[in-house]
Amino acid sequence: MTSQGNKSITSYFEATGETKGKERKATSKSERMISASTSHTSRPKPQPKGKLKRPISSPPPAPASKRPNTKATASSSQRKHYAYNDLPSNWLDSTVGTSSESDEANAKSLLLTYHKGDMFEGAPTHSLLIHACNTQGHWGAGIAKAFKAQYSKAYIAHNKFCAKEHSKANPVPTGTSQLLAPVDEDPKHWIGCLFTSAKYGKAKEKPVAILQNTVTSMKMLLELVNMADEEEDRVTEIRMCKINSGMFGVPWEKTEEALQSIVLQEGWRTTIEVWEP
Ligand SMILES: Nc1ncnc2c1ncn2[C@@H]1O[C@H](COP(=O)(O)OP(=O)(O)OC[C@H]2O[C@H](OP(=O)(O)O)[C@H](O)[C@@H]2O)[C@@H](O)[C@H]1O
Repeated sequence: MTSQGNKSITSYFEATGETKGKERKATSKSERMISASTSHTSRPKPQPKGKLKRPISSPPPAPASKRPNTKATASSSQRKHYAYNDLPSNWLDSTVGTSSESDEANAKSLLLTYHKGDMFEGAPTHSLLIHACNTQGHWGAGIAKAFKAQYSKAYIAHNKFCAKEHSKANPVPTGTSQLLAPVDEDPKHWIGCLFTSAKYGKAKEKPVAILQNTVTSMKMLLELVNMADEEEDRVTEIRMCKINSGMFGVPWEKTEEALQSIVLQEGWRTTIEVWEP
């Protein structure tokens, strides 16, 4: 698969109309293809001068009162998970940095490396596995269903966050993310939930909204991973499926462009492995 990251990055916001996402059967372990892992990388071509997005300075550290309790605890019910409410409410605004020629020249974007195979198979301990979520706490189909089957305690924590600590009147905001710490016995993996659409199925959001939410939720997830770096079982490598490209019906190339428009901040991880069956 070749990257189309060379186009001007604004193109991904031109909605291409609703594309019909095929209903996908959940991948069960036996169904999953396991094939040799091949990888190539995609990085957007350097943009002409003056066209780069305004670089963003590293966000101010969360105020002391907001710093999460980073002590890893054994039991899942006490284990600290991370989400938008661990960050100052104006977090995104505070990430607008000063623009200067040198900064722009140094602006770094995510390196996406591609691999064939099942993203769960062989994922090292404390890897972060990322998927796109609705904000209802519903992992009912697609890769979400596989996550629910494999990480039942993480699903309980996710559902509690979305459906009990939030409500229809006070939903989890789209464009945010949740970082679930490893709470299931084996394998010990972190789970990254990108809230790219409030609803799912026919009520899912339009591609342009899903893509905007993808940018801000990934930025937030990278910051939450940075915050969790003090944990004893800190994130090792980061894996992701081709988010939004199935049930959410957004062509992967659009999501790829959106992800590569993110200007990385100091302390953020820079590489994400994209796994495709
Ligand atoms: N083992 C595996 N390893 C690697 N890649 C794998 C894989 N298994 C499948 N894929 C691929 O991973 C991509 C995403 O495909 P998906 O349709 O699942 O997710 P999406 O991001 O489009 O949509 C999210 C909504 O769908 C869900 O379902 P519900 O809403 O619960 O009904 C959620 O809850 C959300 O709401 C597709 O390319 C699949 O080929």
